[in-house]
Amino acid sequence: MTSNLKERLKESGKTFLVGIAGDSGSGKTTFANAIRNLLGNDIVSSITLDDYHVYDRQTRWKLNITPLHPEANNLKLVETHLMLLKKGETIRKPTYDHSTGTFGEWEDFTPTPVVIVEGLHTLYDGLRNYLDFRIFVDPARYIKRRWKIKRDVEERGYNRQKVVEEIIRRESDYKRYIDFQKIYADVVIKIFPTALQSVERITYLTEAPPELYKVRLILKSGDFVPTEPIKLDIDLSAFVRASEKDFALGFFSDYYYEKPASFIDIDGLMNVELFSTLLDILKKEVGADVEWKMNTYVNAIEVAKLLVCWRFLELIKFRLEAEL
Ligand SMILES: Nc1ncnc2c1ncn2[C@@H]1O[C@H](COP(=O)(O)OP(=O)(O)OP(=O)(O)O)[C@@H](O)[C@H]1O
Ligand SMILES: O=C(CO)[C@H](O)[C@H](O)COP(=O)(O)O
Repeated sequence: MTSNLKERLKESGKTFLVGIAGDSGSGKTTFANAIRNLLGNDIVSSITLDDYHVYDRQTRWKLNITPLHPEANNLKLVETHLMLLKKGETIRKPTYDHSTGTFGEWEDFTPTPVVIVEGLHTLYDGLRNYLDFRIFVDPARYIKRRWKIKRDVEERGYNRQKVVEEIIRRESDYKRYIDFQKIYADVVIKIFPTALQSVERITYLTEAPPELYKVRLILKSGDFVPTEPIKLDIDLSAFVRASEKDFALGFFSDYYYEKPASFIDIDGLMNVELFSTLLDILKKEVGADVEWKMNTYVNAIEVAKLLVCWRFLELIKFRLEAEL
């Protein structure tokens, strides 16, 4: 059997479904892209549950219903489609156009060995059992608001005031219908402002201050123990140089909604050499070159993306070896 994971995935004929849930503008696509970049477009494709909205934008406003309400989405059709995708079958799915707020033509979608399912309700009742790996992205409220306003105004061309009204209008539905899904995630990614006291020291010498975050990665022990863990053969001198910028890593174990979990806290900026050492290990596993854009220093979200990919590769290896 080849040790190249990409080849093994192709040969296996299996379809792995990765679910990424979280609020609108919470960074789901950002994390999906990390997995896609790592394994490549021939292995990874994605669908968004936005395509399964029942009402167009105008109708939602008229009915005073938000897209976060389960009834504003055709979750039954999503369930059928997940079942078919898991079997490797082509589906015919609706499409939703964010530039107009209306529906487009239905389209065929043929699964690749890994399919990422992004959406507000991906880990909802009836859907999550079809998924092999479940991720919930959970930025602090004000970070999420900032990201959504920026994205909706700059990339989608929406009116700023309308975006703010919509954010406020949605908050109760977020608590009711979206937030609880993290109970069922294998990985929860919490994103906060940096907690490093010396944030000024980090930023004052740089021309453009980097975006600093603290990420708490919660990894549930789950239903697999890596049979062949991806080993960390770390370059110690890179660790020493990592302290050139303020960077903190913390680990502890606890329960997360009844399940034992490992908590990893990442804060500040990791030295690119250390990050590259980690990335090289993953590249070796994947058996292909990976394009991962990096600046001189890598923030906690980038590190979290890499660790999420790491965990996912371990799961795939486990499943392929156990022939599950
Ligand atoms: N790591 C990050 N650093 C800085 N900004 C980010 C980061 N991740 C996301 N953002 C900002 O948030 C916006 C939304 O991110 P993204 O598209 O990944 O969210 P999403 O959850 O997929 O949103 P939606 O479901 O509404 O499409 C991005 O356009 C970007 O401006
Ligand atoms: O919560 C969202 C997920 O991205 C969107 O707001 C929802 O899909 C509706 O889209 P739009 O606001 O473009 O009408």
